[in-house]
Amino acid sequence: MAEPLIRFSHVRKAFGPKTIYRDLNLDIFPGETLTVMGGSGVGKSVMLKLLIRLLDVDGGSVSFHGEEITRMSEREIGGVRRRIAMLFQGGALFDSISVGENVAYGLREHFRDTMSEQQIAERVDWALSLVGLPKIEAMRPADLSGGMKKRVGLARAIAVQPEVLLYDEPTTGLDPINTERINHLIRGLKKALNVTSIVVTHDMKSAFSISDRMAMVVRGEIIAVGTPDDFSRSKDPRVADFINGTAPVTEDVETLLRA
Ligand SMILES: Nc1ncnc2c1ncn2[C@@H]1O[C@H](COP(=O)(O)OP(=O)(O)OP(=O)(O)O)[C@@H](O)[C@H]1O
Repeated sequence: MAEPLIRFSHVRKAFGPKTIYRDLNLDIFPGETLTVMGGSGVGKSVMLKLLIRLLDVDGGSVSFHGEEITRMSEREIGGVRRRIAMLFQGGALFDSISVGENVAYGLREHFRDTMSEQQIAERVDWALSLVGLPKIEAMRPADLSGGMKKRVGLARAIAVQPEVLLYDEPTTGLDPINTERINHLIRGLKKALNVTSIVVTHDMKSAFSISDRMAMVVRGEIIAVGTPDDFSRSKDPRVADFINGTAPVTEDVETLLRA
């Protein structure tokens, strides 16, 4: 098997008395789409944030291309954030600037000295076309539907041509048609850009339609990693309950309080 592109190894993370990860171990390989699943509040978004150092680990190691992220300087982590782009929940667009400026945002942040205005405009056009929204640069985020906002957020993430895309709940709040549109885009971008993706989602249908592999987080650890087929055949009741959407009868009070 190829070397992992990203490796979480024995990661620990707590907020005050609340332990989120006691021993997180996960490898992500180049070019794959890996979906992270788990109940509300288990720490799926925290995992993405640890990777780009929006949060710091308490212990353990996080590496990208074999380089230790937890010990990088601010300048080095800036370089990683250019190569690992995050699509935040809801698209997280700035309402006060145009769609075009929103998509150009990361380009201005990371390539200010190397890209001309013309190149930036061309890249914005390229990214908006890839998400199926060409020529809407002049529109305002307030004029877009929820599905369009997510796609513009995705255009902003891909504009920097990252190696890795992190999707935080990309289909939450969307109707079935827009959900399928986003799933289709995630699959298409993987093919078109050969990008590695980590997707956090509650949406099982989405997870099964986009994933090469899936990982499930329960109480501070990954309890299962495998292909969608492995997951659908899993005998682990925690996995089966989750993917079938049935209330876990084994769930204890601690888990309920954490939700
Ligand atoms: N910066 C922070 N400070 C304190 N607590 C935090 C912080 N970020 C996250 N948490 C807590 O960590 C836990 C995990 O949060 P996270 O957002 O990763 O959950 P999640 O698994 O993505 O859940 P959901 O599916 O509901 O979005 C939550 O209880 C949250 O309140």
